[in-house]
Amino acid sequence: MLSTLAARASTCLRCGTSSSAARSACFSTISGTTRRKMLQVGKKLLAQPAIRNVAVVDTKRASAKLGRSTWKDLRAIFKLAGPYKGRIILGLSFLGISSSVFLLTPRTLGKLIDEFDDTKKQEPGTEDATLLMARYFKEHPVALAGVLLIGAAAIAARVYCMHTAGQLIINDLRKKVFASVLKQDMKFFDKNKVGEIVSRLSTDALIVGYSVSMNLSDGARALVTCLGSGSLMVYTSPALCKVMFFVIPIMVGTFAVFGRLQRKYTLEMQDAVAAANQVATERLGSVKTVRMLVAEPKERAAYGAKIQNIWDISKKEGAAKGVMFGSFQFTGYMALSTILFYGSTLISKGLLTYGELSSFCLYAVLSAASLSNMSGFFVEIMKGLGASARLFELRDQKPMIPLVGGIKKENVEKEITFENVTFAYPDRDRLFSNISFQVPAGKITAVVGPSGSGKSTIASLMLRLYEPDGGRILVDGVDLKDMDPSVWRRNIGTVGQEPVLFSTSIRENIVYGAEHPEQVTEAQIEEAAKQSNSWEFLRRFPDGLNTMVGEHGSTLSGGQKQRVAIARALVTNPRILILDEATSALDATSEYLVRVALNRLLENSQQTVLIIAHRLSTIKHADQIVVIDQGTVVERGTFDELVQIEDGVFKKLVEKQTIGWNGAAV
Ligand SMILES: Nc1ncnc2c1ncn2[C@@H]1O[C@H](COP(=O)(O)OP(=O)(O)OP(=O)(O)O)[C@@H](O)[C@H]1O
Repeated sequence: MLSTLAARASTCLRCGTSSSAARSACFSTISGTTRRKMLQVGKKLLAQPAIRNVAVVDTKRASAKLGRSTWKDLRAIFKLAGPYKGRIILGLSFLGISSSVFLLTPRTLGKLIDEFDDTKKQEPGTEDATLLMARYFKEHPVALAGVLLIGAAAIAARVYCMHTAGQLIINDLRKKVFASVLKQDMKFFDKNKVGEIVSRLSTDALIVGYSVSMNLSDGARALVTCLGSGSLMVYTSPALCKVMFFVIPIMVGTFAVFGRLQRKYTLEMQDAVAAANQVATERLGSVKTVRMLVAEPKERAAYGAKIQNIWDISKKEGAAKGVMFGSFQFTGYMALSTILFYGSTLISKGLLTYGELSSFCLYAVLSAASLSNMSGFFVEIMKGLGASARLFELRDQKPMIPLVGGIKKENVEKEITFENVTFAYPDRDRLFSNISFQVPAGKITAVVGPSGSGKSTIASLMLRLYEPDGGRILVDGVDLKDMDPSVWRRNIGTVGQEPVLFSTSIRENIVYGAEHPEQVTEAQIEEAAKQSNSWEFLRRFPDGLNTMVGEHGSTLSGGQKQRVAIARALVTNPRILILDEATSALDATSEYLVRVALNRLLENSQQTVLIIAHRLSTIKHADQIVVIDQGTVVERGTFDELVQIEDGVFKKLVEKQTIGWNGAAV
């Protein structure tokens, strides 16, 4: 019986909530490679040593030890409960009611038993409150049921208050961590695994929330019950308490050893589950590629290996739990047998009544269960600390590039200047050593260069997704670093190499980048769709603009996706356009129509355009072509000027493509 109650205190290690909780609740348009990287959200990330202020969150767990810093963390997790302290205090008040009822009941029942024994009648004048209650209950048994019902209702109210407080804390934590992750720099996403972060958001937030709500209430209940029943045991029979002196150290020792093991395996289990989630998120997110590459068996094996990991830990966890509960059972029954054996001898000597022995046994059961719950409380708090460490790191991470703040510059009047820009991606060699060029306002500038030379990176730098390591990017003489990034980006329409659509309707996708999507008129959407040459195919869809596009726009063709992405970039009539291979997925006719539309747009609105192009035929009419190679600008001029340069990089690129086209034509 003792051990059964002790076992109740076990924790749901899989979902990681507190003991009883576990039982009861058991860019839009970013271009080039950057776009690819972002698209792989749920794909790329991790913790390698930070270089150049790269924010890396160490998502590996280490078991928390109660050191000085842990007390600080402990305060930090209890601070989360601050906004809901009213609810928590109410829950704890209900705990006071239920504990009083259930602590006094065994003693009252003991007295009730003795009331039926005429030889054990208490001397008049020596009655205590419990005896008076026992006598009342003897006459009115329904009243006993009523008192027990009040206790049960108080438990229900406590559980409701603490459960909902826990959920509110979890919601807060998830929202804060998500908001913090969302504003991190691109470098952060280059380094951390999104799938794992999502797992932290779901699992770790749950653990932390419950550790300061349900677990707090369970711990308080255990403490009150342990102290109360311990005192009442001493009060009921000091002689029988001697037995407990042998039992308590054995039980506490068992908890200490196996509780620690349990914590270790729980943390290992959460890591293993996060790793499995990461694989599932990444692979299912790219299921088309998996299918095309016939990689299902490989993926099954990769996921299987992660599940095997979980299984290996689970076996150790199960063994530790088994031995712990076995020990409780043994110790509990030994203690109970000894109490009954020794108690009977005391009864035979007239030193104890049957009622007192019964009360004592009930208090022994209560104190054993509460001891077990208290150990569970510490296990949960340690788990909460372990989980909170990662979440707090994510929550408190400060991005190097803020989302807002700075000079609100909305347009480029004269030019955007790259001035001696140097740049390297984290853990990579320097990509740009000294890039300098101008993008004149209202003109078309094309950036060309061999694959991997950094064309898309120019766009990323212009959008301030990354910051130069050296040199400056100036907009009409104002350093991009001093400008408000959101205001700046909102004025740039970007169409990336791989258009990214969200799994919603075409209409929602088109207005996605607008500051106030609800204010975009039907006429504006239609106009953008026409300009991007999407209108023709959109009209033929039965649901038109309301057609749902599936995950990442999977129900549209590549060219259709590209055109919807162009419509999205045009709908807000941005002052700057970045087109990264924007017409690469269009057939010759569509490409021509888009170009005509874009040219018309340029003539009308004097937009500043940066085209990153591979197909050199598409940039014949650019006002300026910037050729980059080996980390620097090697040539600049118009198409006709550049093809004149003997042995020039541009000329060679054009020649190569001409041969390519000829080859393709053969
Ligand atoms: N997020 C990133 N982290 C690390 N390296 C990156 C990242 N993005 C791009 N790179 C690397 O930087 C280099 C330049 O990439 P970028 O996409 O700018 O080239 P590109 O000229 O646009 O190439 P392509 O014409 O093939 O699209 C490449 O070597 C690429 O591997």
